[in-house]
Amino acid sequence: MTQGPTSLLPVWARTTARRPSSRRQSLHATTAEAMDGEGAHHRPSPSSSSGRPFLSGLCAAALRRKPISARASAAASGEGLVRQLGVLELVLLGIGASIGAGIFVITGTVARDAGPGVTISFALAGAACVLNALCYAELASRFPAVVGGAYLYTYAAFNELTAFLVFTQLMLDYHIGAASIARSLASYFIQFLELIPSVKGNVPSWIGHGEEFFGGVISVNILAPILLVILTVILCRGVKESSAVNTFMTTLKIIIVIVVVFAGVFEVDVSNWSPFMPNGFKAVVTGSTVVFFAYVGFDAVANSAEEAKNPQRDLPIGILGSLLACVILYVAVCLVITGMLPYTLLGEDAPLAEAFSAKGLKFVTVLISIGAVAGLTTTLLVGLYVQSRLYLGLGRDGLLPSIFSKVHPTLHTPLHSQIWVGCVAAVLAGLFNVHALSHILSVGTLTGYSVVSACVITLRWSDKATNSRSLGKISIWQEGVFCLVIVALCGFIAGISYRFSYSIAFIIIAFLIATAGSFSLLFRQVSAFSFNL
Ligand SMILES: NC(=[NH2+])NCCC[C@H](N)C(=O)O
Repeated sequence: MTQGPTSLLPVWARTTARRPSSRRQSLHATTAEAMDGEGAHHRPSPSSSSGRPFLSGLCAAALRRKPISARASAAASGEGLVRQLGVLELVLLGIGASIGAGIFVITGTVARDAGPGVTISFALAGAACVLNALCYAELASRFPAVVGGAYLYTYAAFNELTAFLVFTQLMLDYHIGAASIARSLASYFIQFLELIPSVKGNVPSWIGHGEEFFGGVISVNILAPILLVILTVILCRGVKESSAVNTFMTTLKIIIVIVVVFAGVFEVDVSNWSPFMPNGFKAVVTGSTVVFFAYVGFDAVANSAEEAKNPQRDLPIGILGSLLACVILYVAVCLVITGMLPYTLLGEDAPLAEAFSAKGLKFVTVLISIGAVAGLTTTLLVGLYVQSRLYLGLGRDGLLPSIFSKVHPTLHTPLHSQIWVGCVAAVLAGLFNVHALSHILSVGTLTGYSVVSACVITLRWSDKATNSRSLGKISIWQEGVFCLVIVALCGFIAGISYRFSYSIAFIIIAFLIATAGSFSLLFRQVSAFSFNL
């Protein structure tokens, strides 16, 4: 694939005058049939670009949308990746990305405040994620055959600039996440090693726990990069190989969680569940914003669009199936753990393990440690996989150097992208203590999830409103965004008012305005639809 030199420039520095990549050309060839409604307004016109002032050319480049039709997507699928993942592998991919340290740690942190109500926190966060998963499922079956996930959907629904910003947010999340998880994994391995009496206390800290230099700015750790190299090699060898490792590890951790639940059921004392919400519903709702982290990961499935055997059917099943499995497992674990011990006695760092050792069930404690290691390994493995596919998507679109768009002819993996993401994570994990940064992890994911939900509305809107006229001076597209921003703001104000116990009137007003905003969105869509008929 050849690419014009301008493709190396950042998105804001390119104008419509650049030479398109071959993929762009093929996409543009299908433009007439695929470009929908408002998209036509953003399409750069080659003839007008030459005389166009620099600034408007720049804006046009940033505001163009990617035209994708089912046919264009299908045509693009033969470019190197191979379709090897069945529905079970996709569900396990989603579960592998989701069940990590969250369930083993966050449960205790939240339960200390929300009490047994942490179960409701998990159910609430799960319900919110189901709505998101439905959005991902709809888009995954709409664009079933091209890699890119949230980035691709944003590019198709909004524009290049927004898509690029979503990509940067996701990358911040994934790069820091990979380094942070690799360091936790390294610490776990050293803890396991130190179970051997002769090894205990003799492992230098630069091997696994991290040796600090320059006042803690640098923290050297050798094992984390080694683990990352091993996982990168597995990922480079092929999607079948990496999926096999993920399937094995994920099945292991699911079995462990089920064993933990069954072992704990016999230790439950129902009196520990009363009161169920000792600090009220507010603590439960606040807790649900924290436990949201434990569900993050189901979206990984959307990134295997080009490697799924039957993407249109299997991707939605993979996304929703993995999320529902997590909801069931998490709620069961919460019920059991809060029934085993009074919530005030649950540990913050390793609540599950501590609850079982308090009951004298040492073997379950060991199982939990194995489950945690398997969990961290699969979240890391799938995270690296997703990153490489995102880089591949941007490389193909010319938003990143074309080297990222290359797929190895025999291994059928995006080798350069995969090695790059492995190297970035290895350098971060080997030299810095990124745990402090890991608190911002959910930001990238939340951005991705919010934008994907907005994509669903925008795309449905432009499907049906192609011929309808806009109100006044603003375009239909702007009307939609305006309504969405109003609804989001009202949700935010209602949340803040509830959290800080402001007058109930604020919540009611915010709710009414949000309802009006949602209805006007719906009304415009329905009326546009009947108009078109
Ligand atoms: N993209 C991410 N931030 N992934 C982190 C996944 C965390 C995972 N749900 C856990 O509980 O450990």
